[in-house]
Amino acid sequence: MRMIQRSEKRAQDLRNRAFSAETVRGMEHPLLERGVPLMRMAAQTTAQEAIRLLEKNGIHVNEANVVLLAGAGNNGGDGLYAAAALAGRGATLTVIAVGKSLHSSALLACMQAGGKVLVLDPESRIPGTSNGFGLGEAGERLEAALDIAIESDLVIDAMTGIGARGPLRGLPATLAQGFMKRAGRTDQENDDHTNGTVPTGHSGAPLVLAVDTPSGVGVDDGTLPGIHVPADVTMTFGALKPCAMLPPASYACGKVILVDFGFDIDGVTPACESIGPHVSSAIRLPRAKDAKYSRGVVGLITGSARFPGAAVLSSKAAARANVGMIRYLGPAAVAGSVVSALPEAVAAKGHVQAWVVGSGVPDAQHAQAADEQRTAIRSLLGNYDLGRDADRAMNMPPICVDAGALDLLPRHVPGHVVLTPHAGELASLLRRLDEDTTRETVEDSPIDCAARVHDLTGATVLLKGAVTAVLGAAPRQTGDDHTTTVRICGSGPAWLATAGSGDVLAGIMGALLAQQDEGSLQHDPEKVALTAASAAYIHGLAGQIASGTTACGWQPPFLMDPAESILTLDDPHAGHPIIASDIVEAIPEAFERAMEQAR
Ligand SMILES: NC(=O)C1=CN([C@@H]2O[C@H](COP(=O)(O)OP(=O)(O)OC[C@H]3O[C@@H](n4cnc5c(N)ncnc54)[C@H](OP(=O)(O)O)[C@@H]3O)[C@@H](O)[C@H]2O)[C@H](O)CC1
Ligand SMILES: [K+]
Repeated sequence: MRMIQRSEKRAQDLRNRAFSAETVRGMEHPLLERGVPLMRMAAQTTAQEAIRLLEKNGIHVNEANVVLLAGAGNNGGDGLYAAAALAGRGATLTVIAVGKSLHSSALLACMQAGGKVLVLDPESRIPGTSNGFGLGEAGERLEAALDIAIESDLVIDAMTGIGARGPLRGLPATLAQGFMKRAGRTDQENDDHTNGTVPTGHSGAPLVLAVDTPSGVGVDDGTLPGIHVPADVTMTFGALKPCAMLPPASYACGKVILVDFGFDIDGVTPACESIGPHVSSAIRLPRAKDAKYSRGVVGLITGSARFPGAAVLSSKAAARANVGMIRYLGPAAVAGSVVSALPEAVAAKGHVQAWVVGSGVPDAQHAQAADEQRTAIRSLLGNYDLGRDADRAMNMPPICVDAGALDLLPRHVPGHVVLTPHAGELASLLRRLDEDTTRETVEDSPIDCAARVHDLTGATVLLKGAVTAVLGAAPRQTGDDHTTTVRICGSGPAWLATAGSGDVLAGIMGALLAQQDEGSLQHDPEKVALTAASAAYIHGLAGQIASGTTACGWQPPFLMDPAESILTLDDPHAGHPIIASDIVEAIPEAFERAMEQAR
């Protein structure tokens, strides 16, 4: 099999961009026309990974019980050829056919290698298998299939790939439901172990290897529209699909291995992209003639008598994040805490290049009638109201609107207003915009909900989560649907979920916004989105450094060539607990690493 010639840039693009199923088909097409054996390449690499995964769990392939869940499409074909290769290496193989047919030559390969086939659909027509059984027997077959699957060492999920339409239905859905129940696997389990830290061999249940995509996920939108089969490892082919990048589907993919088929991805618009490779472009290196003002000044209206710590954390984080100065504006007692924790802070009004408002400030529900901080923020945010004075709004410095300030946002604002809600806050925002939304809706469809807030308000929306999504202005994709390229950042480890962590992010955000050339963000909302996502990335990286782990919400996939032999994939260190102040301490090193990654 041929080796792929791959530049650094290509590797980076492949690992950090995901393409819609339709775009992937478009990229497959010329290779298939040239007779490149894509299915064999997919199968061979899948078999290799299956062997590695089994061995990592102490099972040699020739003593392994392998079950293939095979659909009627080409995804099933990939799985059948891979399973045939495993049977050829001595594995005991059962193919469970969930559709009315199976890829015929791949099935033949499986049978010749000694695989048994268990057909579930009474209406199926599959050569070499018994057809024409009744509904009663179909029920028995389903039970038998579940027994075999649950007792196996490895389940290869090849029911559906990029040909999946809507929630899993019919026999694939019933089988997935039964399997998940018997395996005692919950969505929560995969949520708990995002793709940097997937456990294998959990609680005696079989390992699950997904072919191209886990069956049941929303391939293009990253949702989980119904029952699905979470995987320990997903082998994906040619290019990443959005489900391998966007939450919550990305959590169901486990560790992702991308097989480079040699697609021509140059100039092809991705559906979503990870910010990782672009972070250094948001960092302004100090210049010889710089003074503190030219490096950027951040103004903060954060913290409150109730949460003075938020003022300290956001100020310290901003001060550590490569700016010349920070100005803290808030109640005298809180300003006193800030200056004693950070003598570098200036507690006086003056010119700023970016604002941070709202962290640690009570929202409307929790505030006293005349809250000093809310009054100041309301008056500042009024300047960003496009409905009041568009020129003025366009000329205001960029601003990060966090936590308690979110409910003070004017209805229409420019893109250099960056919102940093978590799921609950985004749901409240949507309700304020007259959309009937709950926190659960946001967790189920984070990208859609964040896009909705962006569309309704014009603000750049950074929705915080294990995988943070940024929805802002971006080059519109071709086609009629006008979807926006979604930027994601998954650099944060789970340890980052700790009190004050959001205040630190807001501080970094203010600093990154402030260090861009003055006036450059107001007319370049795409740059705002890149800058906002970069702040989340640096925050996550600081969390990794502080907690001593590289396990995080989203890792770029491992790249594998079709001609390559088995990879060694090391699991990351688990790391250790941290407090928000530890994240602040690690910010400078995070900047250094982000710049090194760009070299
Ligand atoms: N093109 C190539 O040569 C390569 C493709 N590769 C692999 O192929 C799949 C895509 O294959 P495709 O046949 O287009 O589609 P799938 O196999 O993914 O899915 C079609 C089958 O799935 C059933 N289906 C669809 N939606 C559902 C659903 N919601 N619930 C249950 N079943 C569903 C569908 O059944 P119908 O009744 O709708 O006909 C089909 O049976 C790709 O993902 C790769 O794995 C390789 O990359 C090699 C090159
Ligand atoms: K699959």
